[in-house]
Amino acid sequence: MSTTGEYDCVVIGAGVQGSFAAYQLAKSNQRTILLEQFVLPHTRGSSHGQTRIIRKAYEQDFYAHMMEECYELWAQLEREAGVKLYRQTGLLVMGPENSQKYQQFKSTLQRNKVPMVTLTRDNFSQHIPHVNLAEGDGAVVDITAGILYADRALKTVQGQFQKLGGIIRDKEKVTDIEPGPVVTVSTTAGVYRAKSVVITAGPWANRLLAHTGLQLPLEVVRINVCYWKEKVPGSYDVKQRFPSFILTEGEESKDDIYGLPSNEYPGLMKICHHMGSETDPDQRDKQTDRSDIDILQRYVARCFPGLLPEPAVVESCMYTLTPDRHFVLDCHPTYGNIVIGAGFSGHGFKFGPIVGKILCELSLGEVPSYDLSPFRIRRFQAKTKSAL
Ligand SMILES: Cc1cc2nc3c(=O)[nH]c(=O)nc-3n(C[C@H](O)[C@H](O)[C@H](O)COP(=O)(O)OP(=O)(O)OC[C@H]3O[C@@H](n4cnc5c(N)ncnc54)[C@H](O)[C@@H]3O)c2cc1C
Ligand SMILES: O=C(O)[C@@H]1CCCC=N1
Repeated sequence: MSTTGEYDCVVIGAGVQGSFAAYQLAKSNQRTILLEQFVLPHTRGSSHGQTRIIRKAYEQDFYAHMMEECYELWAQLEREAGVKLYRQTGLLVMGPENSQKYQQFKSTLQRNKVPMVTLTRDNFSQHIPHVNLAEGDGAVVDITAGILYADRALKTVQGQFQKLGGIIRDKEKVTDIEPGPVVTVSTTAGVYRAKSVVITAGPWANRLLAHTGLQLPLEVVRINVCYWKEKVPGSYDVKQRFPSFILTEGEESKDDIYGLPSNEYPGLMKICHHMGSETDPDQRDKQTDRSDIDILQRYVARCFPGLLPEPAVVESCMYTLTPDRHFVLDCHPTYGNIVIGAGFSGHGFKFGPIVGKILCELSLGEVPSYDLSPFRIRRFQAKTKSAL
């Protein structure tokens, strides 16, 4: 059966960003439909899994600044829906004391007056047992950081959107977008017309953007999500107040390694490498490169003596990377009523509520609440190709 409809806005992609954009649009009294290619919930994009880190510890002030409001929006959603989405764990940031990156994390926390504790080599193991701090590394804790219950958050925001009258159509893949003052969106099940369209298609962003004559410099990589077994159950448990962590640079890799305390799978701690191997999003499971796992095994053996250095569980997820690792939050350069949220580069979940708000503002033609210059498409210049 074919469906047609007229809406104020069509949002394409029901990951964390599209779901929050749709929710914000419905809150602004916009007749909104959210289209998703797979049956919800699914594990084939970037927003699945039980947990994500939330933090203000960043190298850049603009992220720390956005997170101020974002924490409030998460708490607002928790109150509205009566569910718990955030748990404070603190975030331990470790890295070479003299490196620019580690110092930037530290100074962003200080400048933004984020409650923090600096650990010395002498008191480190008293506060953080069962972790070896590498020679020359510094350690600082962002006290306000924690974990978000990701799957639950997605279900909650989609539920709140529906309560506001929003419509979700899953198992409905968008096959064409015809730009114009009224945009026509065709799917495997019907045709929709709307004053504006928000594209939040995660790893499939460029597939959708091709219909609008635009290609962004995005790279999709598969991440092996590794869980490591505690030798003594409870050693790294969230209930023992073990923190989440980021290592900004280590002996094993120039890219971050990060971890979350044992929580979703009892006795298993999640530790991942913040980089993976390129993949086609429709062929994710054909990408079998394990070099990230090799890096992690060496790291776990060196720094987490209480974990078995062989992952007990490996799941899959994808990052959509921009060259500078900053998001794309902008209107289409030719069609102002097509709004794009893309390239969340493996750190976008925590920003969901604020990304949703910004995409809603762009879609309504309002002045965005934040300076979007780090996120504008024009920063790519020569790298942005016309697909026409
Ligand atoms: C292993 C891992 C760990 C991470 N850790 C953190 C963390 O600790 N903290 C943090 O803040 N962030 C983290 N991230 C990043 C964060 O999860 C992502 O930035 C975020 O989920 C991206 O959401 P999205 O909505 O852009 O993409 P997605 O979740 O992929 O959503 C896009 C949706 O669009 C749909 N779609 C695509 N094409 C079509 C079409 N043609 N028609 C209809 N629907 C379509 C897809 O099916 C998909 O559901 C992590 C990511 C991974 C993979
Ligand atoms: O966004 C996050 O907090 C995590 C941890 C650091 C690397 C990427 N994702």
